[in-house]
Amino acid sequence: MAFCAASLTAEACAKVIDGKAVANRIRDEIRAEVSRMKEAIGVTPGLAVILVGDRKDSATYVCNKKKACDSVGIISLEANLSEDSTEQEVLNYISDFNNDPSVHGILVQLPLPKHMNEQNILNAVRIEKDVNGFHPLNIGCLAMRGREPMFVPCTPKGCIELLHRYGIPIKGKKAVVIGRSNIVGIPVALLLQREDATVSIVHSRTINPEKITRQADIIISAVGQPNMVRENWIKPGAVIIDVGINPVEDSNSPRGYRMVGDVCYEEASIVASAVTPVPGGVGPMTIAMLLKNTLISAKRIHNFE
Ligand SMILES: NC(=O)C1=CN([C@@H]2O[C@H](COP(=O)(O)OP(=O)(O)OC[C@H]3O[C@@H](n4cnc5c(N)ncnc54)[C@H](OP(=O)(O)O)[C@@H]3O)[C@@H](O)[C@H]2O)C=CC1
Ligand SMILES: Nc1nc(=O)c2c([nH]1)NC[C@@H]1CN(c3ccc(C(=O)N[C@@H](CCC(=O)O)C(=O)O)cc3)C=[N+]21
Ligand SMILES: [Mg+2]
Repeated sequence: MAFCAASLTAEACAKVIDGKAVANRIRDEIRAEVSRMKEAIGVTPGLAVILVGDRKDSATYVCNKKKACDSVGIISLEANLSEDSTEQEVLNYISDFNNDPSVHGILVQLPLPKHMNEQNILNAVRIEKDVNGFHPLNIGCLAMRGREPMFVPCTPKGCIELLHRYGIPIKGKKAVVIGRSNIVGIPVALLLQREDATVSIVHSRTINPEKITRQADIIISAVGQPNMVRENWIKPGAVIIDVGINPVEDSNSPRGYRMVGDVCYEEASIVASAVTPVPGGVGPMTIAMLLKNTLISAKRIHNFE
């Protein structure tokens, strides 16, 4: 793990992009819309979450999503399957939720156990209920000009929403995305391109990635390496969105660990003009966008504007 210069004492100048505060405002907006819909047509949006296995982090995320649903009046259903359940059992749940009119969104928590084929399972979610936006048809539409995806994937949508709500211009800017996963790197790069940024993607095979990131007006990092992005990766005044959520040992924390991003926050907050913290940055936005997509789905299915 890269060591983050703790001795830096210069005054931080970057603006903190407060994802938690923005997410709370978005949740207020959603809560109001959910109740307006309930009163007007008697329909409550519903989200089904499928959790397979007993990974602690996944269980925590699912629990947070459930609480978030409660907080805005969205009904949440949960299917908990054991680690050794079969792919067919997961597919059966998906099929039930696909056909359940009270369910407007279906989310399969990733990662799935190794013996399951992730593609088969994600393909089985009805595209009209794919609030995560992981269906290949959906990513295909996102990549095509003149097409609109059914749902924009939550984390990428949260990143762009943060830039919008902070009035950070994207059009004509040079954006560099670090990471090329199906769930974050690729879709966020596609979204930036749709916003008329000039986009580069760097990944584990990129030679001298810091030379490329140093040209960026906007960096979005989704790698999974604590403190990888250092001061010399960042152009002075750049805007940094740190998607990474990485546990690092911390004997001072009651859990024995704490979460840090991909970006060395102390260094970024000196060089950059704005930066998202971890926690409190993109994470809460991901959940807010999941609620938003569930609301959008319910409105679309019931033809409610
Ligand atoms: N805040 C939120 O809501 C969310 C946070 N996350 C977090 O974001 C991070 C990324 O998640 P995810 O996209 O699923 O991760 P993946 O592991 O699926 O993808 C990681 C990407 O980073 C690239 N990469 C790995 N090491 C390096 C390196 N040293 N230099 C440059 N690129 C590198 C990989 O390259 P290659 O393709 O060559 O292997 C890959 O494209 C994780 O920390 C995860 O916990 C994820 C989802 C939501
Ligand atoms: N099908 C699927 N959809 C996902 O959206 C999905 C997934 N699988 N698998 C795992 C990743 C990870 N992810 C996060 C969501 C919220 C926070 C979050 O709320 N974080 C808080 C708290 C962090 C903490 O302290 O633990 C924060 O950053 O402030 C983090 C991570 C969604 N993912
Ligand atoms: Mg992954």
